[in-house]
Amino acid sequence: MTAISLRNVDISYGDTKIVHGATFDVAEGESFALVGESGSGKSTILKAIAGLAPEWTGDIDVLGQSRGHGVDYRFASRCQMVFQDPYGSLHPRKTVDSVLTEPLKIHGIGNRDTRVKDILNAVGLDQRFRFRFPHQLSGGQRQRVAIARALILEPRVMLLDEPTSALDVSVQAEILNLLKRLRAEQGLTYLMVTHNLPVVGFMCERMAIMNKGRIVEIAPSTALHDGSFGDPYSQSLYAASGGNPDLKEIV
Ligand SMILES: Nc1ncnc2c1ncn2[C@@H]1O[C@H](COP(=O)(O)OP(=O)(O)OP(=O)(O)O)[C@@H](O)[C@H]1O
Repeated sequence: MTAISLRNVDISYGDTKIVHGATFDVAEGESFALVGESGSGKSTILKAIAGLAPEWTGDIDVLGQSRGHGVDYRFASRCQMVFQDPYGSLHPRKTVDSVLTEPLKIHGIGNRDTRVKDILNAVGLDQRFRFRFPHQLSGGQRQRVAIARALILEPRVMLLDEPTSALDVSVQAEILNLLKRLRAEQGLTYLMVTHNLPVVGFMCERMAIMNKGRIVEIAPSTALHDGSFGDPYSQSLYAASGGNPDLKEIV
């Protein structure tokens, strides 16, 4: 089954069209990257899928259901987003426990105590962090909380917006390994924005390369080994990354 399908999606902020005709499919269980320079519209695509960029046209389907405009609670339990900045994305005056319990309350899900304990275990956070506030956690711990918050509703699809780029290099590797393990354990589908080609090689099967709001090529991540990209822009992005990125660098 197709987890995410975009057909001719245009996305605008006011009068400015940011994304032009985005079309791609992500299979269920696949990990797919959106890559390209800063400002090329990668995050904007994730936001439109998540309902955070209201001005779009075209078709967005998630798990076989057409995505409407705006917030959709039923949709939230199937598809969740993790943001780049774990400092900004967690409310400063809410404990980890309340951050994790809130989505369960909103969706009327019981057995909350067990679910919170289990999700902390799943993301590798000790139970003693449960009643702490974000400022009492490291950047990596905060990102684990953000991942736990996304996973607590047991979604099938995760939208990951540069989930490690705000973190120290050693912590980046920990979080990438965590995301990789969770995907394997739970059969999740990932759509991931990154500007880091080694991360694509480590995490993803395929990538769409974006330039100025347009997808110029969809390539398997094996192209990172030999540079076999078809589009000149993709080739220049690959060359600028130093070619054949050393995937061991991040693990
Ligand atoms: N809320 C907004 N209002 C107006 N313009 C926006 C808004 N958010 C993003 N943009 C513009 O949309 C364009 C694409 O931004 P987007 O964040 O999607 O790029 P990106 O490829 O994800 O880059 P980055 O890697 O820097 O996040 C940029 O020119 C940006 O200035």
